[in-house]
Amino acid sequence: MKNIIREGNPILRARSSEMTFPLSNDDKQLAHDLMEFLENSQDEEIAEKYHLRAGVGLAAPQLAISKRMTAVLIPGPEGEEPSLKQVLINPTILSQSVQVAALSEGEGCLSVDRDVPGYVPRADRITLRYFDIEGVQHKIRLKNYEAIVVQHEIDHLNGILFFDHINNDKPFAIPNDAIMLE
Ligand SMILES: O=CN(O)CCNC(=O)c1cccc(Cl)c1Cl
Ligand code: NI
Repeated sequence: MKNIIREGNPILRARSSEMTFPLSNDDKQLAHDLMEFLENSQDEEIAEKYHLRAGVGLAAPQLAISKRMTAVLIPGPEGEEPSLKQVLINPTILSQSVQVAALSEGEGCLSVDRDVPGYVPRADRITLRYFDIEGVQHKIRLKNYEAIVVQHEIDHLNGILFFDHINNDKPFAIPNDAIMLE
């Protein structure tokens, strides 16, 4: 299984580099590796066999590759298609809601080997621009859990980790009109 770097490695705190098209074969392999890791981590048997923590997103810097590429794989309802399965290259948040949302369970990160309790306030809705591995530009709107996961991943491309957003004095303080997602 791919080696995921942990906090303390400066790559996780760097701004990663824009990618150029056409992608090299290595970069296409990287896109595949990111998505494959997520699929494996969500497969009970494989995750068990390789002791993988499940992930719904993975960013290239977590594999020590400082490039602006991330994969997201958000399962849909049992036995249905994923609600979001995409490799995002040079993703940019074009606009975002004032409305704040946070996961009631907080967030976790494969590059952070510890629980960091607290709410991670993020935009509830985003308009995202990204390029796919063929270099085709897409603009999509995401909300709630999908928007939260994509923001967690884009943070990785900018050297930000989820706990940077947690209020250290009052980790469970959150705007009273924030949407709390189960
Ligand atoms: O950057 C990706 N990871 O670190 C993979 C492991 N974490 C998750 O899957 C995860 C867990 C909870 C909330 C969010 Cl938003 C995410 Cl993303
Ligand atoms: Ni992470």
